Amino acid sequence: MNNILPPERLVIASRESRLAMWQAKHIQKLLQDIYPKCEISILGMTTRGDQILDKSLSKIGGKGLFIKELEAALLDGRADLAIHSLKDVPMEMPEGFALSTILEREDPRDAFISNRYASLKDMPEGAIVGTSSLRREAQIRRKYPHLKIVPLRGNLDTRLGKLDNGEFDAMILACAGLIRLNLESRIRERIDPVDSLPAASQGALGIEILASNQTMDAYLAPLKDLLTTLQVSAERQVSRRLGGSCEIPIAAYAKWGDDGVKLDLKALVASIDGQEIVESSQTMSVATMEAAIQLGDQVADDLINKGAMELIAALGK
Ligand SMILES: NCc1[nH]cc(CCC(=O)O)c1CC(=O)O
Repeated sequence: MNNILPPERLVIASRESRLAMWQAKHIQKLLQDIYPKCEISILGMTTRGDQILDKSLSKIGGKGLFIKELEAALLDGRADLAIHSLKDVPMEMPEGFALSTILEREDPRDAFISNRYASLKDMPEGAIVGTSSLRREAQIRRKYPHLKIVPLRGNLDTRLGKLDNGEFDAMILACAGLIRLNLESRIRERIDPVDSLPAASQGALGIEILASNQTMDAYLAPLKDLLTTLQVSAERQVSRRLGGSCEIPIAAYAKWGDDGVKLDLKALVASIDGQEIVESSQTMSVATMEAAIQLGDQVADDLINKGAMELIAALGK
């Protein structure tokens, strides 16, 4: 690092769920390896999104809910960096904050979890699938209209508890969270993105800092993963252009070709019953952030040309 002394003390702000804490400790370890003399601590915080468990996320105001308290800690200096599941971070950062660092991505796919069935296609008429994601709901209903979708909230342990006590026959969760918490053995099937296209930036972690804190950005530089950053930037651009939030069933997933040069971006917007769907897919050589954004824009333009905005308007959200 040019001309900057290594940090002496760093405070990481994190939500207090088991997954959030795992993520914070993961980043604490990575930073500790780079700055062995630094004193690194974690400030655990409860957010409004963690407190309100009886309503679906899309009804209580979406993504910002999980990050505002952490941003307050950055602002008043109680913390230097905040760790987020990138999927929960709004496309537009609030004034004064920056998404400094995107780390290497875990498995981006959705996971099928069940004690009774091996996959969605084995489930009989009326079987109950838990998910609180409109994106997952729309894609399941499109292919498996005979299944019953029931909303599901709470942290991972709460959710799995509801499966084990028989309230649900199956549920769809992100592979990434399960793998990180050593619950990989619960995954019955990693759902092919063709059947359930993932959410923009699912499986990636992001580090937020004050936009003015360039020293912190430099400290975090060794954690930045370029291939993931380009991938999720293309995905998030689609969401940004379509005004994406968890109130609309929208998916965007970019996959590198074997050459690591061409990026294939697929995205869709659907009605909640899965009956109407607008899809787009494009491949482009991507080596810079500008190219990643351009790919996202091209896919967004195509979706818009095919009627995505009308579909979103018809959701009445
Ligand atoms: N919507 C909640 C959420 N936010 C991040 C994850 C974990 C996966 C990730 O890091 O993308 C989850 C759980 C899930 O979708 O099952």
